[in-house]
Amino acid sequence: MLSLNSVSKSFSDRKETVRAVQNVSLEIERGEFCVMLGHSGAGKSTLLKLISGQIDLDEGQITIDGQPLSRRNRRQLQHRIGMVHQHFELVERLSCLDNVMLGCLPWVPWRRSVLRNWNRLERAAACHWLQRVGLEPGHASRPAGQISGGQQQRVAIARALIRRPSLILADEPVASLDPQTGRSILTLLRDAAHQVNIAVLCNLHQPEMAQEFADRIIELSHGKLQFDGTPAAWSCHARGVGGAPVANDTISRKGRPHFGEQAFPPSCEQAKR
Ligand SMILES: Nc1ncnc2c1ncn2[C@@H]1O[C@H](COP(=O)(O)OP(=O)(O)OP(=O)(O)O)[C@@H](O)[C@H]1O
Repeated sequence: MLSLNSVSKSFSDRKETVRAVQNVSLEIERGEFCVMLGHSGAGKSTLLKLISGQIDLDEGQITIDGQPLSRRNRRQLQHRIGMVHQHFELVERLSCLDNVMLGCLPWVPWRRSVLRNWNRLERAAACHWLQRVGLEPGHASRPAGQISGGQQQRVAIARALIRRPSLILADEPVASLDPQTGRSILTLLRDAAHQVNIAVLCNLHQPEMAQEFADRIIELSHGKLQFDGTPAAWSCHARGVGGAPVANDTISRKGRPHFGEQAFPPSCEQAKR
């Protein structure tokens, strides 16, 4: 689903060149909850920005759903990606439902989106995803700025899910939350991977949470891929047991429950047709 082939990115100013991402290759499949660890400055956010097309790579290739990411198709491929941020990035004065609908902007005519004139199917889809991320129906009409941080992150995840993305990129989604709320958010993201069959790539600073929730851990160090494997193998790697880092030691997804796509209401894109 997502494929990175020898991806590199440097930042230069007059004084120095920072090699933020160096020769990174990996593949992530739908249904996989993949956590990226690494020290501060390891290149995690840069890698997410490269995948989401926010910045251009220097070398290598990124492929999403079999299509190489380029300047020409960047906008189209971005529509297949849902973003989840550390600080939620909601419009606080708008209702939770309107915030979820912002995930559909590429498919809603400009005039209707300015007036927030959503049709019945769009409202139904937004309410469905709000409910799916664990929010009560009463939250739909509440301004996003008036709910808790954990609830805001749930709205942000609903906004990502309503796009029916192939991939969710989450940049430190629990960094602003207490550990218990953080765990509930990681549970949601893992469920999105497993139950809605989305590839999720999530930056974290908490190795213990990565071990608890991830199907697979990727570790970057100084821009390079340092480790790629199961949480159990990462634990040995982190303790210096078991020798060399494991590469491509992904676990089988066979036997994991997958709910059929038809179990969910149509996306806004489908609703428009
Ligand atoms: N726009 C930029 N211009 C110059 N240097 C940058 C830019 N963005 C990132 N860098 C540098 O690239 C390196 C990787 O940064 P990045 O933000 O990807 O790290 P990170 O692993 O996400 O760190 P953190 O966990 O602290 O967010 C750092 O040395 C950073 O200073």
